[in-house]
Amino acid sequence: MTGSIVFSDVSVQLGDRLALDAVSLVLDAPRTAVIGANGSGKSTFARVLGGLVAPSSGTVSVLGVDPQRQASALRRLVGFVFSNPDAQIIMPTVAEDAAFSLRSEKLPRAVVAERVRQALDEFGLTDLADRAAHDLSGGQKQLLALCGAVIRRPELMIADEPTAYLDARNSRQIAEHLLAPTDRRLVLVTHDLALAQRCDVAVLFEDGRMTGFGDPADVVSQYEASLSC
Ligand SMILES: Nc1ncnc2c1ncn2[C@@H]1O[C@H](COP(=O)(O)OP(=O)(O)OP(=O)(O)O)[C@@H](O)[C@H]1O
Repeated sequence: MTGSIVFSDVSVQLGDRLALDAVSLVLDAPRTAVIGANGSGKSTFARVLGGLVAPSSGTVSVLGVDPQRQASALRRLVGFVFSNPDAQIIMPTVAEDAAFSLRSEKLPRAVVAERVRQALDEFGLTDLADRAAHDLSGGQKQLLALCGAVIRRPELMIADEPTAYLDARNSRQIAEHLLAPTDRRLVLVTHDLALAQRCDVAVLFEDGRMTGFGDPADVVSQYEASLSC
């Protein structure tokens, strides 16, 4: 795990809204939580990080890669999980969907089969390998989406409210997979403040501005204090 995530004076204008307003930060910690009220800019931050939204001004470096100018290098670095796994499930069966994530790596068929076997096992999906992916429960679909992201062995996982629609048990399961110690970085956008406090560092957004950064317990306290004003 080398390199930093660096935002230098990054602003993003979306329509008539300044979704990010002059954000500067350096992230070195393995696991970063991104918190803040609805509409504060969290997803925009995650999307800029993942190269899905271009900054209107300022510069971004993701582990040495410019997301806008080095799109293919970024794709190799980054895995995504969103709140709605349906958007990430493409192939008919669970095993085919997991294998689809490896299509661009042009690996020998036996290597793909072994990686899929290992990943399905890790996510407890082995018994569902031949099931229709769209017939899975919400929690199982989110596990498959995460499995599809992890199987590519990204250096950075960007998770945008991955537990938003899950019950307590499935939320816990997804959280354990995301937070497990690995060489992978995690940037986790979440409204779950208990989950945020399990990260190494937290970032707080308010109205597109970064207003808090540091120890997650402190940043969560700052956020809670702002809510009671
Ligand atoms: N495509 C768009 N066009 C115009 N405004 C947008 C667009 N996408 C987001 N916004 C606005 O930018 C601001 C930041 O949105 P963003 O989705 O980053 O917030 P968020 O903190 O992730 O919110 P939530 O917690 O509700 O998901 C909001 O005011 C939102 O309405």
